[in-house]
Amino acid sequence: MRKITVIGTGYVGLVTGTCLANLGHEVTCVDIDEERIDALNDGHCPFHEPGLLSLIKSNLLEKRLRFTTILKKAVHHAEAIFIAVGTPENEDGSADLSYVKSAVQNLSPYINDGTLIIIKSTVPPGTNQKVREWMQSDSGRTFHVVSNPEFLREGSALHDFFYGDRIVIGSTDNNAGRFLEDIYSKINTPFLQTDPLSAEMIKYASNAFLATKISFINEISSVCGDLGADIEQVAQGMGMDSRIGEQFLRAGIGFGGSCFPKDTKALVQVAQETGHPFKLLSAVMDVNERQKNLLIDKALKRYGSLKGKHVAVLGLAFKPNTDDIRESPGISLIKRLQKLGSIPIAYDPVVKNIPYCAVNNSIHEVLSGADFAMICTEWPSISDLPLDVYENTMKEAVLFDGRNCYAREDFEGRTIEYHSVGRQPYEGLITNKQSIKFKLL
Ligand SMILES: NC(=O)c1ccc[n+]([C@@H]2O[C@H](COP(=O)([O-])OP(=O)(O)OC[C@H]3O[C@@H](n4cnc5c(N)ncnc54)[C@H](O)[C@@H]3O)[C@@H](O)[C@H]2O)c1
Ligand SMILES: O=c1ccn([C@@H]2O[C@H](COP(=O)(O)OP(=O)(O)O[C@H]3O[C@H](CO)[C@@H](O)[C@H](O)[C@H]3O)[C@@H](O)[C@H]2O)c(=O)[nH]1
Repeated sequence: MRKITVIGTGYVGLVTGTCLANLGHEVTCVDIDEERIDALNDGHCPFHEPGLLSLIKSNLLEKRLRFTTILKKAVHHAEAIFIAVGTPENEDGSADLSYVKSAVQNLSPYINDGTLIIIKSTVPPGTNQKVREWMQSDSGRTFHVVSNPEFLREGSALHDFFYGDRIVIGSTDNNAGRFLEDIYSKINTPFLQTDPLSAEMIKYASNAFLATKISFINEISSVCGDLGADIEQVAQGMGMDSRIGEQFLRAGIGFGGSCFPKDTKALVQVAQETGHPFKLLSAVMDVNERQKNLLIDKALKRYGSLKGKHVAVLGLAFKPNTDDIRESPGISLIKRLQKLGSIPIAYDPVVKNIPYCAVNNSIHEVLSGADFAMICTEWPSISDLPLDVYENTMKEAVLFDGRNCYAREDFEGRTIEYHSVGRQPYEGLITNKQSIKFKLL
């Protein structure tokens, strides 16, 4: 059992702190946001993450987990301090390290001799060295700085913590690395011990590669759509090759969230600074921007103008199982619809309030007044919605599906008009003609 402090109670800090407490450590989580700490102490989780709230509550009860805003108290006995504050993007796309800098400078007067400082936040290569300099200037005590990037995904964060693919430990000091291994020793995940620069780079390279895989399949989907091939079949066939793998081959309206958009931009900046323009990654970002406009471009082609159209926007979170709307493709779609003079109304099973447009709890009500619907997030309550609901609720059932929730065969005999990603549109049965037949647009 170790005495651990976690600085920052965002996704990464709260999940890390709670899971470490669950492994038996004594954990104190610190945040500068008083409201957040009060809410956590009252047993509320600040965001939607399956399983997290009950784990917080059980560890609070066992007194293995504490929340505070008082840094001195939290750091005083700590053997290891995890830094999990945000690293948002600067205007030029580079990572803003001001939260990391301020966090480590604030804690350095209070640390014990020999404390392990662990950088969990996603930071550019070279930050480990900077952290040592920022702390050195203020503190006469000895300490070790280890880079330990986080790979959890929102929506499956607990599973990813306990059953991750690897734990990367970047350290110049073998004992410090071993101390961190000991903290994680109850987790059966392989360790990769490396130097800090490589550890920092592994995080950016991993996110950039996954983002590249998504933009690649989205590019293939555009060609498929024009040719008449089916992207779902193509992705399945590609994924069966174990060298390619089936994950991250879901074509759609692009990647969002607080990581891929920010981290790809930051890596482009890092590469630029080393004198190596990362053309491939710049293209990945361009493709993603284009992809976010895909559904509206299809609707414009279909209707000519979207002015005055009532649009049901289904899904606001950047992906299912989270209430995070940071860089959500659904939000950028709403903003563009409004610029075009449309009237969007949204449904999401967990996001209930956004400043951009009305949100309704009932998917049926959202559909009933709409000229057409657009799927942005594949929550089960959206992706499993029977097609009858569209046919029976809407004046004219027209669906633009940005996450390919339905299979082609689902449409046999239906009157719904269906546009998806990388597949031919389906116009539905032509019911007003004497001979009933299918027609592909
Ligand atoms: N969100 C994810 O799924 C995820 C996954 C892996 C890595 N990361 C990386 O982890 C880092 C944190 O991400 P997040 O989504 O948890 O961030 P977040 O923005 O949700 O939360 C950061 C928290 O840190 C607090 N904070 C800021 N400065 C502080 C200080 N000086 N002392 C104490 N608390 C302070 C803020 O109040 C906030 O609550 C980022 O670098 C991110 O790129 C995020
Ligand atoms: O085949 C796919 C897979 C994902 N996405 C989109 O990509 C985005 C990101 O999805 P995901 O990776 O599941 O979510 P995040 O929680 O952002 O997790 C990523 O970003 C984290 C922060 O760095 C990392 O820790 C994780 O390993 C990395 O997967 C979402 O908008 C998804 O809709 C697709 O469009 N197609």
